[in-house]
Amino acid sequence: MTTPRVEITDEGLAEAAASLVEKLVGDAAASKLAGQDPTLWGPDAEPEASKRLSWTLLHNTSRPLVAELDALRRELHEDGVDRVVLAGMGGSSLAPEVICATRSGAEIGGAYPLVVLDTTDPGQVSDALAGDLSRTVLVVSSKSGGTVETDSQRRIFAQVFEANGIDAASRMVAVTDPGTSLGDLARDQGFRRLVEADPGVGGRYSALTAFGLVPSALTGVDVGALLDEAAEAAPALARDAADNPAVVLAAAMAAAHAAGAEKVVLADTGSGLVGFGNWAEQLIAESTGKQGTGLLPVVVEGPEAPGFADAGPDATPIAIGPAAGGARVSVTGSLGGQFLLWETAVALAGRLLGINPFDQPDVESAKQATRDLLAAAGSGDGAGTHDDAPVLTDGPVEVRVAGSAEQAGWLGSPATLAAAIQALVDATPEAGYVAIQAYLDRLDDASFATLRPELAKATGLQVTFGWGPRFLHSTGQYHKGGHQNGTFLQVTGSVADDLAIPGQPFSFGTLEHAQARGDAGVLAAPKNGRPQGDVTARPVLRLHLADRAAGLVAVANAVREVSR
Ligand SMILES: O=P(O)(O)OC[C@H]1O[C@H](O)[C@H](O)[C@@H](O)[C@@H]1O
Repeated sequence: MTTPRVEITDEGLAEAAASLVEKLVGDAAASKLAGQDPTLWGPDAEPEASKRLSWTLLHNTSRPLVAELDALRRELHEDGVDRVVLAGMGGSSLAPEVICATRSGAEIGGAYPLVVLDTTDPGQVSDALAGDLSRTVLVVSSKSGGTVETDSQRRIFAQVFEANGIDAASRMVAVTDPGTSLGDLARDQGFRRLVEADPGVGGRYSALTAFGLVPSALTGVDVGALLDEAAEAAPALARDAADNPAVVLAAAMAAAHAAGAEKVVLADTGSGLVGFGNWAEQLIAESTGKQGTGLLPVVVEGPEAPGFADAGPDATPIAIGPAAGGARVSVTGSLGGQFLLWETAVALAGRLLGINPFDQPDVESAKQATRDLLAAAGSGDGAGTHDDAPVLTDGPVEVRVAGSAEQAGWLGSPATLAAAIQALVDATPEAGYVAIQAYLDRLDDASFATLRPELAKATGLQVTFGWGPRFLHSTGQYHKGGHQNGTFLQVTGSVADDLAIPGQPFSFGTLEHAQARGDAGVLAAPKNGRPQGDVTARPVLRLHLADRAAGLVAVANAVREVSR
């Protein structure tokens, strides 16, 4: 095992961080955090913080789950059930995906023994349903129990299990907080198991709770070893010392932020962990991106990717793994150790930034906008189909904007797709960022992710990439609550075979589209800390691909024409 280590390789940053290290050590912040002191973030944050700090001791308190989950895995195996599908969003799926991918030795983007369903894309849902259901268990994970994506996935799996002559309840394992509607349902319907999670831990800090451990253990991961890794790291992370790696990481991020580098660019440099940046992304963005401040995580393809080695003064390249390729900070350690390290560092950075790292005040707005659109669609088929008229259609791509004509004034009158993307790039402030948001199938349409490095290379701007609706539960908070210097390139695609959601008046395709439209509307609206009447902020360009494959080619070609 390797205990976590954080090294600031940039001299100037190390110097700037030193005084913040001293401050955290002087305040005994690390030991107070390990002792679950809710006063660390000021009186306004205290009520929330006092319900959200149990994660500091999960390496002890989650121990009883190890034997329990091993027994459940054996029981399922005896029944011939060994394919694990996980329905869950954000904090309820990001950690188990990293755990299962890492422990199976998968390449980034490679195959690992957990099907993660964190989408409403009908094609991706159909593919998960097309696996061998006779061997499948569905883990339904939701802390709140009320997340629409997760509920919809559960509904369709139940229907398809039954249609195949399989008792659905016997193939469902629920993970949720005590007292939720999902817990009631699991009890009423007699699910194979209901595992109640520790309610004293927020979603994005829940890697080592039942949310991280249940799906992982069911695929055969040794979750006891994961807890051992966190336990090994814990003492160093609780010490009020200048070499506490969490203190150093928090100080580095906050010092960089104070100097104008509010973005942290994360590249894996050979950590041995798979996809860790996607988990850290939610932790950093949702915890810090609020009140017009925060740290924007930019997860890149590797140390050679645009935005990392060539990062400007607005961004800090952080290596997950040994220092390489222009990294200013390097973070190494075991998986369990790094979970606890980053959680501790982000909580401490929250103190230095003066925000409450445990709330997500702007996430609800996109959910509400989606509900409004679905309700307006009445009996259900309208939200996806009755969209505004496109501003222009270029080959397979329909181009739209969000917001009023006045709010969309930045667009001008582009004649081509490339001109529209150029207008978005031109509307991006100096040292701002572009967020690409693709409401597509992240497996079948995986190549859309290449748009991130292409656009970053073409513009020199920091560019993030998120799959919708997954990113709404991760970076979505930052986009609305963090530094207001982003512009947004939303991509939606035609749906070949839509899927009804049993018991709901809307389909997966309609829901996916309503989520995209709803969030675009919220982004374009002059709200959330910005002065009313500020009509120019948050440009949102919406691209709808009448044909996904041809659309990708068209968008990629257009991006190559863009410059800055
Ligand atoms: O686990 P759930 O209650 O279903 O929540 C899933 C996700 O929902 C919201 O978007 C929160 O902002 C996330 O932090 C959370 O992880």
